[in-house]
Amino acid sequence: MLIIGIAGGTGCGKTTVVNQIINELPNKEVGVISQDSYYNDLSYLSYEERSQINFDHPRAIDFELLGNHLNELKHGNPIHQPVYSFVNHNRTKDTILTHPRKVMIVEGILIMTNPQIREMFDIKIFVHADSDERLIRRLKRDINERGRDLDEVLERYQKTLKPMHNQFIEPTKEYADIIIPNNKYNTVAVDIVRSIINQKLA
Ligand SMILES: Nc1ncnc2c1ncn2[C@@H]1O[C@H](COP(=O)(O)OP(=O)(O)O)[C@@H](O)[C@H]1O
Ligand SMILES: O=c1ccn([C@@H]2O[C@H](COP(=O)(O)O)[C@@H](O)[C@H]2O)c(=O)[nH]1
Repeated sequence: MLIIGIAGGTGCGKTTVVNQIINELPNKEVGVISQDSYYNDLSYLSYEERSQINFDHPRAIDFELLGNHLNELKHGNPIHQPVYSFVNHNRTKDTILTHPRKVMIVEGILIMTNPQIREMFDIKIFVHADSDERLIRRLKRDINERGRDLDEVLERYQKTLKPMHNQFIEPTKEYADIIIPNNKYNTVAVDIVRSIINQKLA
């Protein structure tokens, strides 16, 4: 199994790049794991308490479960990937049965901050977009898709997103084998990653 880690700040375009990569690849051969599925289970907190959580700090992620799941997949076993609700700031009761594939892509803002998880990646990719571009995309996405309003996104950006990005996420760029510039759609970089995957599948 080839495991590809794709990191980068919120709004840099990780999900979009992953979708572009897997588009046109046989879906029985390539699987995706999202770090967002592994936010800690916060069911013991009220909605108000959950909304105060710093979701951009590595301790917000259940890396133990993510590591166990990646190991299971490596050993050929299926896993039950949790499903996360951004609207409720919590895991749902649902899971997705995820089967091992020849290539597994793991994407998320913090996946390269954890040494054990980082070591599991055969290829490490960092998607870069400038912070103003990321903020604009985040604003649009969170208002349209994640039930947030302008003030909420901007307050979170100033209080946690920006400092956490600088402290934890941006430094992981140094671990990357490939950095994808993504201020604009980057079809060349996507084609290169897809051809690496195709070599593995051949
Ligand atoms: N290169 C790009 N140019 C313009 N908009 C983009 C680009 N990549 C992604 N987007 C848009 O930005 C938003 C955030 O992208 P997404 O892939 O969800 O980022 P991430 O997963 O890194 O948080 C989405 O609405 C997406 O359509
Ligand atoms: O309950 C939550 C959990 C996370 N977030 C924010 O999501 C982003 C990470 O997702 P991307 O798709 O990579 O942008 C992170 O910056 C958290 O602040 C949230 O808003 N609510």
